[in-house]
Amino acid sequence: MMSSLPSVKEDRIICELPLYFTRDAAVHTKDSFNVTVREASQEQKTGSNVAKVIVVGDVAVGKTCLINRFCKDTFDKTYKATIGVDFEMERFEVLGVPFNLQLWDTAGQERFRCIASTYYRGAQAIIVVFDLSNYSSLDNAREWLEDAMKDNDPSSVLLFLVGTKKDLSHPDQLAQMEQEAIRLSEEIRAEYWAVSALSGDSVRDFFLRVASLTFEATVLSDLERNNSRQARDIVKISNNCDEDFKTFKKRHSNCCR
Ligand SMILES: Nc1nc2c(ncn2[C@@H]2O[C@H](COP(=O)(O)OP(=O)(O)OP(=O)(O)O)[C@@H](O)[C@H]2O)c(=O)[nH]1
Repeated sequence: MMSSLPSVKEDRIICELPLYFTRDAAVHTKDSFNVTVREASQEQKTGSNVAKVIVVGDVAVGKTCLINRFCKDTFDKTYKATIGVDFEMERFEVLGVPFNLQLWDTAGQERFRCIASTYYRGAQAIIVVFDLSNYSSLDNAREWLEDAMKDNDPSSVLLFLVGTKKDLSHPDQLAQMEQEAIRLSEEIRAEYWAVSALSGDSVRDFFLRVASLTFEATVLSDLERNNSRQARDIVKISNNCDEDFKTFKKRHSNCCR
């Protein structure tokens, strides 16, 4: 598989997650596949392939901590309310193509909601965050989504429902919350993830999944529309990845969920 990858300037590898793999696959492919998403090299950081991702949810559910865990690998126990919006840019190289994720961290506090909502427009992905140890934050998730969707095209925006603070929940409570969350995610057609910014559990896999899917929905479909050779190469490589994954999954059928 490696030989068919486009030549890419070596850089610090941050992910071994092949494109288009499911969430379960991402969990199980870490040691088995070659790199498809890398941190972009310095000269590629000016690339114009950008996806806007907005992060919404109740006050103090952990939106800022989630983003900071991924972008800075830090965690702050002290709560500092986001005022309006914050912004982080994360740069990738996906199968040789530079790609940037703009992560918009919006305020959960009611008094800032109006300011934050002015930044919702033009999102390629919406991440609705709730706290796995707080039922009302899941109850409110639908309202956050409806709000965030108002200025966006429902047919093209990618949706993610993310439960944070997995480390805090008692196993029984967690199981019950997850059942509810999965039901909601199916209803709103969002992909569901459970993470912990404190321990880092699943945070990186989640954002790399967001990067893969938004890359596919934005850059790759543009390349395909222009019938570019690069798009054909990328599709070919992902198909190979898919085959390799099927073989891998067969071999590891006992450990895959
Ligand atoms: N135990 C635990 N605490 C967390 C986790 N994520 C966030 N927290 C804590 O939850 C509190 C709120 O986190 P923030 O990330 O600031 O919440 P927010 O959603 O950005 O809040 P607003 O800016 O007000 O909307 C902080 O005290 C964090 O330390 C987690 O995964 N586990």
